[in-house]
Order: sequence, then structure tokens, then C-alpha cells
Amino acid sequence: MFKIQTLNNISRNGLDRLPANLYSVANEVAAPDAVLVRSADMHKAPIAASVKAIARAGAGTNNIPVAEMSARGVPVFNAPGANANAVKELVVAGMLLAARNIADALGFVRGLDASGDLHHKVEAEKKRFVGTELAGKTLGVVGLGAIGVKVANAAYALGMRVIGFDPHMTVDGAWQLSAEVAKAGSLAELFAASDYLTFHVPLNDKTRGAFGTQALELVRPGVVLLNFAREGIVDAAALRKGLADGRIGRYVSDFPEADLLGDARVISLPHLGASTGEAEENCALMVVDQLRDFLEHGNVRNSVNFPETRMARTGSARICIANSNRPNMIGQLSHVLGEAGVNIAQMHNASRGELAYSLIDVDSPVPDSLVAAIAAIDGILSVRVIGN
Ligand SMILES: NC(=O)c1ccc[n+]([C@@H]2O[C@H](COP(=O)([O-])OP(=O)(O)OC[C@H]3O[C@@H](n4cnc5c(N)ncnc54)[C@H](O)[C@@H]3O)[C@@H](O)[C@H]2O)c1
Ligand SMILES: O=C(O)CC[C@@H](O)C(=O)O
Repeated sequence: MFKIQTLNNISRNGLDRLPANLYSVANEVAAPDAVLVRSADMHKAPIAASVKAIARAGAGTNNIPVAEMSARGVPVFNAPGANANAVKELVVAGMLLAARNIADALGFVRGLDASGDLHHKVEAEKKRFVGTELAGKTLGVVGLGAIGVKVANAAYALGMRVIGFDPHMTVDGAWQLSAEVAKAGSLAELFAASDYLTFHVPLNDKTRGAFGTQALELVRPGVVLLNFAREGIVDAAALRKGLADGRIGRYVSDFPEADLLGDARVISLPHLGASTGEAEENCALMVVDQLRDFLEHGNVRNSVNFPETRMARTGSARICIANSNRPNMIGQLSHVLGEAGVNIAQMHNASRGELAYSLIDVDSPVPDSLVAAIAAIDGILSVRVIGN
């Protein structure tokens, strides 16, 4: 029986794919085998030694100590692209909210006194909410991954000029991107050309503060800045300076900040990008399937720290081993197996950066002494036996 701990609400349809005879699922679990999480901050509490995998029902994994998990030989999975459409639609809504003063106009109508001549009040005041159109404006998209590509294509379909920047764009992403989206040679070029600027990059040491004081000097006065990626992507000081001197006309964000809550130029949403029934279900189905494949067969799909590794099962048992990616690890493994008289039926090894992962199907049961001997090899991060 595998014990799964959920740290956030996970879509029921996803959880229903965990058969009750094999899995128990709860919020509070002693010694869980795996954790299912959305946005809960896993940096804040120690992660139990029993945890063999973490599955993020979403895209960003900055709430998970991925480097620490890699050092422990624990894969972290996510659901690439599964919520991209939901975020795209909210980004389009965000551009429209900013362009047409929709939030202010709604506030005005909600505050109207229902008595008297409503029609007159509406017609007299509507000039306060005159907006602009998106068509003909330029949108700069930083990060052309699952979300950025969809946002770029949608903006083009709305009549916007679109320019994008992503030095690591995948071939799949390029296939999906409209040929009408122009490639910016640099971030500086993109900043200078954009009326609307949107970020769709992961938060990491390279992207933290990607919109900072330098960017502020380059952008068009009154630029509409959209941040549906992560709070840290936009530098706090640069944002406040830009709002104060008018360089930033509007800031539309999925991450409310305490001191900006009352600022009429700031439109904040409560981290709603992925909050649609469809996206929550897509993410849960994807990560639950990946988690099952890992726990039951050792296979790895869509991990952010492990290499893709899949092998059909043969033999009586499977040994799953994560190790430091250095010479002679396979040699030492096969030596230890040979010493124990265990024959390798088939094996698959793959590496990613500093980590390597092997699936070894064997013809006979794996004794505890062999597991201990493997674990004792210098550089082994984790060992697990399935189907013994
Ligand atoms: N608001 C929400 O609810 C919500 C929902 C989903 C994702 N997100 C955030 O959006 C981010 C992007 O999601 P995604 O699904 O598009 O991920 P993705 O991995 O498909 O795309 C990210 C893209 O950013 C690019 N990139 C990385 N560093 C870059 C840099 N320095 N400059 C330019 N491009 C760079 C990558 O090459 C990649 O193409 C996630 O990491 C997450 O933080 C937020
Ligand atoms: O789970 C959520 O609601 C947010 C997910 C989002 O931030 C992501 O990175 O996928």
C-alpha cells in the first residue's frame, strides 16, 4: 500500500485514479511514500525520509526544494502545459481589464444608488472609463513555453503585434508559435518595443527580478506590465518606482502585494491563473498517472530533476537506483549484483546533469543484503526495489 500525502486540494478525478487497494490518500500522513502538491511552500517544513517522489499538480516548482530532493535521489514531477490554456485566458482578460478600465467601471456600477435616474448617471459618468483597444498595440512576451506561446498566438489573433524572447525555446514550442510572432534579438529590444509586457518564465536565480530598474529605463512610458508567472519575477523596488513616475501605466498581477492593494493602477488577482476546473483536472490526471508509473514501475515522465526513463517490465523484480552522474557507477552496480549471484535481465540508464537513474530488471528476488550493498556504494542517492 502506498501512502500519499496531499498538501493542497487536488482534483477528485485525479485522485480517483489511485486505486483504493493500492493507495491511501490523506492530508495528514505519517511516513508518506509520496506528496501531491500545488502551491504549498515545501521549503518551510522538513520532508519525511520516507518520501520517494513529489508530484506538483501544476507547472512551477519553485515551492519545492528541488536541489535537496535531487541530492536525496527523489524525483519531482510536474504537469507541463496542463494549465497553460487557463493562464492564457486570464492573461488575455488581464490585458482587457487594463485596456478598458473594467475593474474601475464595475466598481462604479456596483456603487450606484439604484434610486433615481440610473440611465442618466451611467451616461454622465462613463467618460471616466474610456479605454483603448488592444488591436494595433505591441505585446512583448518573455518566455515562449507552454503559456507564452498560447498568449502570443491569442494576442496576435486579437490584432496585436507580438514580439517574443526566449533563448531556450523548444522545437515543439517553435512549431506551435504563430509565424507572425516576431523574435526579439534581446530583452532590451523587446522592452523598448512593447506597449504590453508579459512574463511567462519560471522563477529561479536567473529570472528573479527579470523586470528590474534596467528594464524600467527601457520600457515605453505607460507600459502595461503583466505578471502571471511569480511575484519575484518583477523587482519590488522597480515596480514601485515605475508606478510612482508613471513609467508603468498599469500592473496586472496574479500575486497581490500588501502595500499596492489600494492602488488603482494595480489590478491584482488571487493567484487564479490555473484555477479552472479543466486545468485542475488536467494537472491532477497528468501527475497522478506519472506518480503511479514511478511508484509501481520506477518509470520517470515529466520530472524536473530526473531524466526521462521508461522500460517495459521483465524479470521478477525491478531495482530503481538514483546516483551521482560520474564514471564507473554502472561498473560497480553490476559487480555488486554479480557478487550476490543476481542476473540482470535488462537494464536502462539515463542521466541528466549531475544525476543518473537506472532501472534494472533481475531474474531473481533481491535480498536486503544486496540493497544494502548497493546503497553503500559511494555516489548512490536512492535505491528501491519493486515487485520483489
Ligand atoms: N498564475 C498561475 O497560476 C500560473 C500557472 C501556471 C504557471 N505559472 C508560472 O508560469 C511559469 C511558466 O509556465 P509554463 O507552463 O509556460 O512553463 P514552461 O516551462 O512551458 O515555459 C517556460 C519558458 O520560459 C523560458 N525561459 C526560462 N528562462 C528564461 C529567461 N531567462 N528568459 C526568457 N525565457 C526563459 C523557457 O525556455 C521556457 O520556454 C511557471 O514556471 C510558473 O511559475 C503560473
Ligand atoms: O495550483 C495552482 O492553483 C497554481 C499553479 C501555478 O502557479 C503553476 O505554477 O502551475
